[in-house]
Amino acid sequence: MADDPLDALDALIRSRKGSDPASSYTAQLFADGRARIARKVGEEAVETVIAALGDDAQALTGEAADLIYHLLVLLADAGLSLDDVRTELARRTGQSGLAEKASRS
Ligand SMILES: N=c1c2ncn([C@@H]3O[C@H](COP(=O)(O)OP(=O)(O)OP(=O)(O)O)[C@@H](O)[C@H]3O)c2ncn1[C@@H]1O[C@H](COP(=O)(O)O)[C@@H](O)[C@H]1O
Repeated sequence: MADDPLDALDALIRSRKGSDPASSYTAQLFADGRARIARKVGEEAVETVIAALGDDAQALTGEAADLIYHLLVLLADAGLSLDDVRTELARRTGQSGLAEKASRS
């Protein structure tokens, strides 16, 4: 699905592994390691929540984009891609969230 901008971003992020941190923010994150990337995901998640409680759709969109970008970097650092998440979401298709929750207890 190379036409999808999200897939293109995911592929670009994964291609940054091992790149020069001086020329790429993504490469910098990979060089800093999993804990730093995970912290960034947490920060961006909090910023997304704060934006959601406000009344600025553009701010929320921007924070959501930051969150998704950092989440893709975290997945890539763990050797995973957007396709892995897509597969998991597809597996869940047709099962209501309530049924899934009940199946866990
Ligand atoms: N989509 C993004 C993207 N979203 C957010 N960010 C960066 O994430 C950071 C957000 O962090 P903060 O708002 O917390 O700001 P900050 O204080 O500067 O961040 P830190 O110093 O804490 O890391 C900013 O530096 C943004 O530039 C992104 N950096 C890169 N991309 C895309 O990733 C691709 C590869 O980028 P490079 O690896 O830099 O070439 C490109 O297509 C970019 O468009």
